[in-house]
Amino acid sequence: MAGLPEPHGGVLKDLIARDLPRHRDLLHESKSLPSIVLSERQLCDLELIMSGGFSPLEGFMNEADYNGVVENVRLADGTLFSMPITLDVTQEQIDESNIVPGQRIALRDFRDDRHLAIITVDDVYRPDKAKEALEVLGGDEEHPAIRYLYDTAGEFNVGGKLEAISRLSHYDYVGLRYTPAELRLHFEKLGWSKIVAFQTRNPMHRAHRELTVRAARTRQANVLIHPVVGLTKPGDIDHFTRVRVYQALLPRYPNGMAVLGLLPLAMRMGGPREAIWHAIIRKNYGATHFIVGRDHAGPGSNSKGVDFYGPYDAQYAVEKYKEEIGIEVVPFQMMTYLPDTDEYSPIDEVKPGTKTLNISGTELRRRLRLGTPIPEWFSYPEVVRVLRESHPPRNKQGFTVFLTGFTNSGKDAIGRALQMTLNQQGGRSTTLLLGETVRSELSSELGFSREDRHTNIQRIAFVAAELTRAGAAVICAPIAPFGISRAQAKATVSQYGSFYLIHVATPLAFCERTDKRGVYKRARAGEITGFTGVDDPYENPTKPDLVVDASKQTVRNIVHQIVLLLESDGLLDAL
Ligand SMILES: Nc1ncnc2c1ncn2[C@@H]1O[C@H](COP(=O)(O)OS(=O)(=O)O)[C@@H](OP(=O)(O)O)[C@H]1O
Repeated sequence: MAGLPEPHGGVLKDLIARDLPRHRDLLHESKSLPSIVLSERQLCDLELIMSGGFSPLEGFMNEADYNGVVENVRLADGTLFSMPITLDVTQEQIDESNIVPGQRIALRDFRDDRHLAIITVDDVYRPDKAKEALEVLGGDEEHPAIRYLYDTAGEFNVGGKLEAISRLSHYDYVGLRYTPAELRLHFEKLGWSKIVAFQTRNPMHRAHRELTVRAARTRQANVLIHPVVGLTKPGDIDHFTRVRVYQALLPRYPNGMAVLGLLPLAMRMGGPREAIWHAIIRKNYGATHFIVGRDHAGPGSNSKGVDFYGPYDAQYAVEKYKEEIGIEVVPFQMMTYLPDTDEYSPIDEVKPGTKTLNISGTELRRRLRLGTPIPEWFSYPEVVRVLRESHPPRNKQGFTVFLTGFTNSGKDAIGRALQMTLNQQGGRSTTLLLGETVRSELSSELGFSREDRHTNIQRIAFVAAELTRAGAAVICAPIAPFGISRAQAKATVSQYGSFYLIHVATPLAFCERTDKRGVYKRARAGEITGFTGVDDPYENPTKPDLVVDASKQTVRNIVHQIVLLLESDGLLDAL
């Protein structure tokens, strides 16, 4: 393939293509082998080993390669490689699957149980995690990949070469998931010989478009937008939204200048080591140039506000190994907007005194949350539209109002009236989960022991969370007598939207006196046992968002108080 760089180590290790002729035999054999079920991160690594993205690797690293990479940034044969690619296992897995040298083991996908590859075990070794943490990731115990190493990864690594049985199954953006061989072919077809690859785990805006075009212009090259869709930093915008953003941005490049391909990489956020790794991967995909920005693949700062890496550590690292990386690294400073000339410029090229504008990630999230304008100098309207769809403003977000209190405290009447009020306002569908309804529809087999009540509340929380996520207004009105159950419900729902705990603190005597259904009377008579307030406890909430009392306030008045609470958080702003 004239023009495109040689893969790292000289040969593209496309194991899928190599082993395709033996597919049936390998699949057949795998069925009689012990197996290891791979985690999400291991699957990402497997996919890139099998496709050749990690060439020259043909498997998970054995001890010699692992030690070489950790200590010297090199495989045992001397080839530059910066990230340990290891298959970690526990002692139980070793015992269960008889993981010993020479043994062949099937590697399975946890999502669908398919056999994807067979590993022939080279060795099983105990990695020096402290050394790996220090040498590869910088040693800060708060680093997410170091936490993974200590908290999630098994105590042992299994080294060995792979034979590929099947590609991983994907159901999203399948057409954009090029393997290195496919992308190389695509470049060849397009007649491209110089390609600047751009790595990203964030949405792209005008600054990124300017940066990539600038890099391409200075090198007379085309652009590969190569975002990571495997595992990125927790809290990142989900890849579904991001890919829609990239797709929206693509037509903003001069005709035919850029291609979008997705990379199923599990990032380690390893800064300098990761930058070298990223460049090697992009070389395998056929890129000739690779952009390394400020704080490339860095996880930001730790809880004390100390940065895990210096802003240009990654650029220094790729510079140090540039001969061996064999792909030209294009270092980039932050881009900033110059309003007077309506253009973007690397910050180090801005003349002193020139006016500049920036919108930080935090500020962008704030504007999305509030639905306030995002200027066109910052992003394109079509990109903003995609982001707004995934980050609706407060008045389109779902929420849960959780009423807790004694039977006949008025919580059901308040819930019903609140539902009417919200329905009148419109804009969201509203769900009312009364204690009684849930007991008959979801929890009919449960009784009223502490455990059963807890389970009941967690079921309510699960439903409320799912509905909140979908943008609904959810009103729950169980007794929910225990603090721990309410706290867990709050945690479950809060992942997706606001949760309001309203204590309907109507005194028990009032609830009992006005009880027309006669349940308290039956409880007092011993016909119902373990009845809340009679012979079962109710723990008053310690930090409710609102306390109301139906013996002193009307339902209308209480609903109004709740509406004001929701309004103060912007949830009821006119649509
Ligand atoms: N032993 C006992 N203790 C408490 N409540 C009892 C009991 N047996 C039946 N009931 C009736 O069941 C209704 C629903 O209770 P909850 O599911 O809200 O209770 S809990 O939150 O799970 O503790 C609840 O009605 P509402 O409060 O009107 O919803 C009770 O009247």
